[in-house]
Amino acid sequence: MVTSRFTRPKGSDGESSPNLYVANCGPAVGLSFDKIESVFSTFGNMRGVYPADESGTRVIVSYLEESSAQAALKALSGHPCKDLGGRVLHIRYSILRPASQVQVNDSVPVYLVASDLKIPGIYLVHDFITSKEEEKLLAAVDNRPWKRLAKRRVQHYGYEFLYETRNVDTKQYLGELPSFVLPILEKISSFPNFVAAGYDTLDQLTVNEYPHGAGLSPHIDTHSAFEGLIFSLSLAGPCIMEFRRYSQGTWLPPLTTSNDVTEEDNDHCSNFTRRIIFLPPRSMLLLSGEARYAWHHYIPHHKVDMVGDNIIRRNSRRVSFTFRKVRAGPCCCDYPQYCDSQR
Ligand SMILES: O=C(O)CCC(=O)C(=O)O
Ligand SMILES: [Fe+2]
Repeated sequence: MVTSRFTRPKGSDGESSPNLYVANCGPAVGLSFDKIESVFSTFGNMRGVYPADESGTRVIVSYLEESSAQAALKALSGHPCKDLGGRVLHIRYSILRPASQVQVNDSVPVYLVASDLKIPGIYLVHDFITSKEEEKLLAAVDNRPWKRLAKRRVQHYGYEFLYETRNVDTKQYLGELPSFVLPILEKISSFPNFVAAGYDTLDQLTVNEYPHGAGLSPHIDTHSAFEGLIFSLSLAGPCIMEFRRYSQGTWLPPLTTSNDVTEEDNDHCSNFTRRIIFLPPRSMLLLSGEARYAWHHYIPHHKVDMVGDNIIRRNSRRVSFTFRKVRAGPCCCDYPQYCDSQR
């Protein structure tokens, strides 16, 4: 992912510079870098336009001359810009960070195929369902009540999932999974790597609805809560999912976050291996074995994702159906450092 060497100035004015930090502008609000460059280049010769961060709504406009930046700031900041869709741009001078402060984290490729991740136990099936089936599933959950969390909405079936303890309330059986997911369960039972041995039916479903750009904190689904296979169906919009293997065992954000990610909370522990996959709508992800027990999964809080050279804009929402089986006894997995049953 992109980490710019230019930052937002801390003070109210910022010192004059040939580089501008422009907010409310970028591919996530429908303005391509070419379009932005065509407008800003009327004020002088440009070095280029770059993403300021991963939001897709903030860019750095870099000129050869300071005077060009001054002219552009004066003309374009704070009022609607008719050549840029009437948007009101918020522009300040930008400063160049010393190279030593630039995070070198933009070299992780985003894979389309699970086997490229080289994480044992991850499988991704594209087009697991048809667009018609997707529409039906979305209509079905939109007819049911949502529970609002800080940054997304959820529905639970089978058993309630408690975000405070990251576990299920096994005493509160909510009944069988709803009939609208039966065709999905049917297909899952013929999943290429569905190992039936000792594994009955999936009995817990969490439906997550992420609004545009929302993500999910890095986490491992609690070992003691769920068995070893986790199926997650993506609907309505794409996202990327990052997998992290922390060298010091588990790392968890504070328990009150409902797994709602904040930009600050995800880099406290920098000692981890990262792999990233693109999840298109209608794809089914299976986490099993090492992938399920030892790797954190994480959906970054982005409005756009860079997939190779392509800028993929997140949709107005993404809805996922996560199917799991509630565990009856303690977990005896081979990864005790990540296992709440074995700590
Ligand atoms: O939205 C997703 O695909 C993943 C959801 C998830 O990880 C969870 O509910 O534990
Ligand atoms: Fe999860």
